[in-house]
Formats: sequence, C-alpha cells, structure tokens
Amino acid sequence: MIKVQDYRPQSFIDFTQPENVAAYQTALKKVRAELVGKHYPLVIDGERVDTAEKLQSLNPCDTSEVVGTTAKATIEDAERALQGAWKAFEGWKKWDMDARARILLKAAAILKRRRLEACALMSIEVGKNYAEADVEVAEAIDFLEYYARSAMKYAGFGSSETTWFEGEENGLMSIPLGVGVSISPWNFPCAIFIGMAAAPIVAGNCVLVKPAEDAGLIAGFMVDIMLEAGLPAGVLQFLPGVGKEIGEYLTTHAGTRFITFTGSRAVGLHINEVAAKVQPGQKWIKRVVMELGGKDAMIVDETADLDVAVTAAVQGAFGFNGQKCSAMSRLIVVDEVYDAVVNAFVERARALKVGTGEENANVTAVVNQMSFDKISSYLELAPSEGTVLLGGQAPGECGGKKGYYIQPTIVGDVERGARLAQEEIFGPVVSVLRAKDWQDALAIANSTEYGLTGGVCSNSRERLEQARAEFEVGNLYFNRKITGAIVGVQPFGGYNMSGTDSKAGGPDYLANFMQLKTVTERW
Ligand SMILES: NC(=O)c1ccc[n+]([C@@H]2O[C@H](COP(=O)([O-])OP(=O)(O)OC[C@H]3O[C@@H](n4cnc5c(N)ncnc54)[C@H](O)[C@@H]3O)[C@@H](O)[C@H]2O)c1
Ligand SMILES: N[C@@H](CCC=O)C(=O)O
Repeated sequence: MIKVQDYRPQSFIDFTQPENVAAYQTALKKVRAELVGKHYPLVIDGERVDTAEKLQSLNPCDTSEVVGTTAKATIEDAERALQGAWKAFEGWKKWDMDARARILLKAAAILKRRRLEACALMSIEVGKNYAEADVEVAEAIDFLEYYARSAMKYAGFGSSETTWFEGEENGLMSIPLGVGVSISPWNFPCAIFIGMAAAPIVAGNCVLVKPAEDAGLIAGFMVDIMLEAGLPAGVLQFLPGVGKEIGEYLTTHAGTRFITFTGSRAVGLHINEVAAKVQPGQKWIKRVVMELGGKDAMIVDETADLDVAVTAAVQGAFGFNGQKCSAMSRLIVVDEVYDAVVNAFVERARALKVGTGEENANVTAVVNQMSFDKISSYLELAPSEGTVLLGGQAPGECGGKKGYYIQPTIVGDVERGARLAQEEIFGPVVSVLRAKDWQDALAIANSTEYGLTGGVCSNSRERLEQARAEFEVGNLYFNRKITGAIVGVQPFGGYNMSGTDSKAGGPDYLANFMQLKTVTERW
C-alpha cells in the first residue's frame, strides 16, 4: 500500500491577482517559443513513429495560425499498436497495484510543475481562457491523484466483500480486462484525455489512446508526461488519427477488449452498435463505456434568489463558449419571474467580452469550421423558433483576426419541442423556455432524451426534494451553475442518451475496466 495523504482536489488559480495573470502570460510566451510549431509522432511500443501524412492543429481564434502537427496513424499503425499492447499486457498486468499507482502520482507531480504550460497550450490550441484552462488542468491532476488512490481498494485477493462460509476461504479478485481503446473529444483535451487513459492503465490494462483531431498537441504533451513518469513501453500507445479511419478499425476489431468513448451521441451510438457485433475470432463481449452529449437545463422558480440564478445561468451557459457537455443550453423560467430573470440574464451576457483565449476573453472562438457551420445553422433557425434577445450572428472574425467567432446568443420563448430545445448545439447559444409553474418547469426539463446535468434555482425545500427524486440527470445542482464537476466531489456522467453513467472521478469508476473472479478454497 503506497503511503499518501488523503485525496484533496487541486485549488484553482485566482486570476483576479495580477501576479497570476503575469505568470500565465509568461507561460504563453514559453509555450509559443517551445511548443507552438512542434510535431508529435505516434508512440508505439515506446518508440516514436512518424507517418507520411500529418494532422494539423489550427488556432480557432486565429485560423491563419497552425499551432502544430501530429502524425496521422494508419490502419497498419493501429494494428501494430494493438498487437504490441497485448504483448505489453502480459507484463503490465503482473505489476503490483501500488507500483502502477506510483506512475500516476509521479505524472501528477510533473503536471503540477508544468500546470501553466498545459493551460497556455490549450489557450492557443482550443481557445480556452485562463480560468477554463486552469480548471481543466486541475481536473487532469485530480484524475491522476484520485485514480491512483482508488486503485488501492482493488489490490489483492478479497478486495470486495464476500460472506464467511465455514470450512472455506472465499474471495473476489479484481483483474484487468486486457487491451482497450480510449477515444476522446477535443473540448476537455487534457483532463478527459488523461482520465480515460489513466483509469484503465492503473487497473492493469493497456490502452490505445486516440485523441480528437483538433487537439493533438495537448494530448502529445500529456503522453510525454506519462512516459516521463515511467510508464513501460506498450502500455499506452499514442495514436492520433482520424476517428472514421483508425477509430472505426479499432472499435470493430476482434482484439479490442474494451472501448472507453467520450464524444457525441451520434458517434457513440455508432460505436456501441459496431462493438456489439462479434467478429470472427473474438472471444469476449466488448465492454463499452460511453460519455455522450447533453441538452442540459436549469430551472428558475419564483422563490429563487434571482442574482444567484442569473450568475449560475451566465457561468453555466457561456463557460468555454457553451462547448461543454454539461453546459446550460436550456434556461427554464416560471412565468411569474420570467421577464425579470431573462432581462437580467441578457444584460449580464451582453457584458461578456469576445476575443481570444490568450487575451483571456470571456467568450472565444468555437473549435473548428464544422462546429462554426453547425452553430451558424441553429442561429439561422432561431428567429423561427423564438425571439432572439441577444447575439444571433456568427461574424467569423474578432479584432481583425479571422476565427470561428459566434456571438453569445440568447433566444427567448422557445417551445419545448423545438429543435433549439431538443438538439445539442454545443456553442454559446441558450434557449429560454417559459413554464407555467414549477411542475411544468420540471416536466419541460425532463422532456429530452438526454440526461446529463441539470439544475434548480429555488428556495423551496419541497421542490428541491422533488427535483432530487424526479429530475432525470446524472449530475444535479441546486442554486449554482451546472458545470464544473470536481473529481471525487461530484462524480460525473449521465444516463439515458447521455451515456452509460460510468461516473468519471467517482469511487467505482475503475471497476469499468476490471472483471471479478471469485475464488473458493475448501480447507
Ligand atoms: N458526457 C461527457 O462526459 C462528455 C464530455 C465531453 C464531451 N462530450 C460530448 O462530446 C461531444 C463533443 O466532442 P467531439 O466533437 O470531439 O465528439 P465526436 O463524437 O465528434 O468525436 C469524439 C471522438 O470520436 C472520434 N470518432 C469520430 N468518428 C469515429 C468513429 N466512427 N469511430 C471511432 N471514433 C470516432 C473522433 O475522432 C474523436 O476523437 C459533444 O457531444 C459533448 O457533449 C461528452
Ligand atoms: N465535467 C465537465 C464537463 C465535461 C464535458 O464536456 C463539467 O462538469 O463541466
């Protein structure tokens, strides 16, 4: 058993302090000097492997800038990585749990030292402002620290309780699954990327990690940290590439034991389907862990503190431009306070500054052309589905820089069945819905197929308790924003079409990557 203090989440950097802003700006300069323009090859069996074709990472806030490149894995690379990982698994599965956990703790220590570099890189690569980048890197450190400690409870024989039976020893062993594929999104390209790799790895599995096409550099940065921390060759195979090519190949492959996927509902459901089909030579049912999208709502009733509600709405809707699965994309307000809440919400949102991540703007550019086009199409739809109260334009430039800029947008009086109220837009666009009363508000909140995050701003104990029981989401928040779950504090994940409710950063998350063996010895 390793000797560590109890897990405590990282605190966040206070960017109201000028010295912290100055430190961030120094890190931006360092990253511009040392990491921008860098190329990350694949890592297969501990070797750096380059490819003829490359993937480019563009700065979304200034699309004339190529931030850097990664290799682009081919099917042959994916096949080699899979075979190599199975070889590495033979050794890795025999490591003591605490020895594996030490590698995560060492990686966390390195990341703590390089915290601002990781932040600055994300400001440039995906347009995160300082606080959003910092919260994410803190989460990445937390995942490493938390999963290292969680692993302890699965170590050895008898890690789960069984009932005593006279004349026998009975016990449960948690054993790793084998080799899996981890496919991650671009919106939390540091924390989710590393959390989805570290958890199966510490449990004794080997993992092929496929980062999102738009955020390969921060992924490469994190892989370097894991290797520096001492991860043996083949345990983590780094395979930047195209989802439809190598992602499809690996999720279909007979040799893939498990898939951990975070991304859109459409891709997730497709993977779920192909993974369910047994391929020739396949000897297991693939384990699939899915974290998908959301259409998350916050309700404000007539008993709420309106200032608390409006602050929560602005933070939940526009943090990282609404590009969070947890983002408040529906604000449901009871009729009695509708005008007061909506007017205050619009005024607060109007004050948000649009600009680059490096300038620490409140709202920056969305990640890529595809997102820009998709969000723009919802902006075109908006006037026919409600009243555009703020924004509504996609200028595609800001301060003389061409980028994927969308104005923070609020659309009032959207009907519950409208596309704006049902489909995940994944940008700075909020639909406001008017509810007759509290019961109607709760019914509206539950009228989607998703079930990820939700919130209630109310001072009615009875209603909060009703929401606790009946609001159909995996993460429910009262009288605060509905984003920003902290590892170990608010285990995260949704149900219904939002995923398999696997609860990243929760006490049982590692069990997703293990199987149990019951062993009985008659004395
Ligand atoms: N529930 C959560 O915890 C959570 C967290 C973050 C993001 N998300 C969701 O992720 C989405 C945004 O991320 P995105 O745009 O990167 O999602 P996406 O589904 O487009 O892509 C996610 C990953 O899947 C890969 N991929 C694409 N097609 C594939 C295929 N056929 N086979 C295998 N892999 C394939 C991509 O290359 C990428 O790495 C949103 O819907 C958001 O809600 C959910
Ligand atoms: N865990 C993050 C959301 C991750 C999805 O994008 C939050 O709680 O806001």
